[in-house]
Amino acid sequence: MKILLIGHGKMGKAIEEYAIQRGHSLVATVDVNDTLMPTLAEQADVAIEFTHPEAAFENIKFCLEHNLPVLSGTTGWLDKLSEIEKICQENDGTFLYASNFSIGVNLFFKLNKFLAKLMSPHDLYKPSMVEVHHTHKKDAPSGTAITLAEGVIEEHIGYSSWKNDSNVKDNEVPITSERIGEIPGTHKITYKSEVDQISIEHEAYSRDGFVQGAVLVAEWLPAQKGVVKIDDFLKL
Ligand SMILES: NC(=O)c1ccc[n+]([C@@H]2O[C@H](COP(=O)([O-])OP(=O)(O)OC[C@H]3O[C@@H](n4cnc5c(N)ncnc54)[C@H](O)[C@@H]3O)[C@@H](O)[C@H]2O)c1
Ligand SMILES: O=C(O)C1=N[C@H](C(=O)O)CCC1
Repeated sequence: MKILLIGHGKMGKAIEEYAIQRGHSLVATVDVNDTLMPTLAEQADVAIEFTHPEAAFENIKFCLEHNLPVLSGTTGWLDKLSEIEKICQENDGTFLYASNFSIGVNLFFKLNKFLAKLMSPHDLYKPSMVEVHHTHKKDAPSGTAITLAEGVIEEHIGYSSWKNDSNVKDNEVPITSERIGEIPGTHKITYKSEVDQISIEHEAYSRDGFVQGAVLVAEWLPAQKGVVKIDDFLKL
């Protein structure tokens, strides 16, 4: 498979290495000082985009307007997601966004929803979330934390929004973001009462899970149509 790799930072470089290991080739790597040229899109089967919150929208739009299936793992640009989904439909394209490409985290998303549903009738237990990442991370809260909070809001009658603060209103899920050293990504959700607490936690040991997931999804994506989800790929 021929990949157009957009973003050649920590994720881009690791994806390049893993994609080559799996027998794929790169049409080009495009970073901040490069230009996305239509000829690059013409030569590729799929684009993988891991860049910056300010850059994702234009990069994805370019791919969709040039008939190239694209997956993006860039976080921090969700306010423009619905616009991209519209552009995807208008161009009869293929697009997938996932806040986290690790299989473990996507299973954890399901566990989170199950727990939220279970806790919904028990308002003595108040949920809160802590996410910990490396100090280079540009966005807070993490995209994964937002997906987890959305999962709680979907399943728990007591919650309708989230806030990146520990000081919240009754109907808000509090998210605390910590930035420490080189931590790849840890997410913990706790339901606390006066007498006890229940926690679930996912800890990534490295970026390998994100990288492997992104390449496997990229292999599957060209045969799909429209706005697709990682759940479709994982059959979750
Ligand atoms: N979904 C996931 O599984 C997952 C996993 C890890 C990281 N991420 C997200 O992916 C993004 C990138 O993470 P990273 O750790 O590789 O960051 P990074 O800062 O190491 O790399 C980002 C790269 O994008 C480049 N870039 C910036 N603007 C660009 C543009 N307009 N066009 C092309 N390239 C551009 C930067 O120069 C840099 O090389 C972040 O948003 C992060 O939160 C998602
Ligand atoms: O390293 C990052 O940056 C990560 N970003 C994603 C997020 O915001 O959830 C996934 C975990 C790693």
